[in-house]
Amino acid sequence: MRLDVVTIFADYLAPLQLSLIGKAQQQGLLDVRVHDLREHTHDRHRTVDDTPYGGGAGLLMKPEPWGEALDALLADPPAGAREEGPVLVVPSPVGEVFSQRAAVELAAEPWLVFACGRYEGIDARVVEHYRTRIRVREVSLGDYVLNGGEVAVLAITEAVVRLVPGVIGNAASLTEESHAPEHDGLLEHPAYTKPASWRGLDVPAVLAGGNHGAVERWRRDEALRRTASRRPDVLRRLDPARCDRHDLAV
Ligand SMILES: N#Cc1c(-c2ccc3cc[nH]c3c2)n[nH]c1N
Repeated sequence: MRLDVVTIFADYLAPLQLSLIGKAQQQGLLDVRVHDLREHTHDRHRTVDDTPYGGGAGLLMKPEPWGEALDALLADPPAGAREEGPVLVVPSPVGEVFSQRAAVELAAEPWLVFACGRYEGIDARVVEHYRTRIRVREVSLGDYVLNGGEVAVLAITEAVVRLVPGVIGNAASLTEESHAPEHDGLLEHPAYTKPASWRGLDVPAVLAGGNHGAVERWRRDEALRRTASRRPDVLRRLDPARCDRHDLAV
């Protein structure tokens, strides 16, 4: 998988060289390239922003540098890129709320390009223009406001890259996590390790009883109970036929 990130704060993306994502690059599973948007300006001050038409507080990112930067990437596709080009992922407060389903979809792509906005965002014509050429997904981390797209790119990249075959050593663990499609997107059940008793709190006996069927039923029950309690919106999406706990009010 090739990831291109366009930003004015390249240092923000330094964590992509660490840990799991850094190792995936060393293994050749991932090729991450960070590009400075200011390389695509041509004035003395390397200007990337200007005042918004119609007035309003703050500044917007100008379309020209973005057009030049993204055109340069599209002109030099990586080996294995799809005919239709990359998915352009634009972190934005007005985007679809990022989800595990979106992570799974993006993990199936050979090439992702991230456009990190700053200031009050990017001139709307950039997304409008590139929607005519490639697939564009405006994505939000959630209903709160950040100062730019870089933090979102770090989160989205981690969620996506960990799903790429070979990146996580024990792929089986991916199917046992909260929001995993294999578990209907439910929240994960409580988990315990040794000691069996800690500060007067005991591990549920069923987990140490050796009855794997009973353990699986307990875990499913706990996942349903926890999801009903904390994320009824997730439970409502569950096919009723798969909601084994009919006592859960949703
Ligand atoms: N993703 C996401 C975001 C943002 C965000 C993204 C990009 C820019 C560019 C300027 N300000 C931004 C805020 N705020 N809240 C989220 N969940």
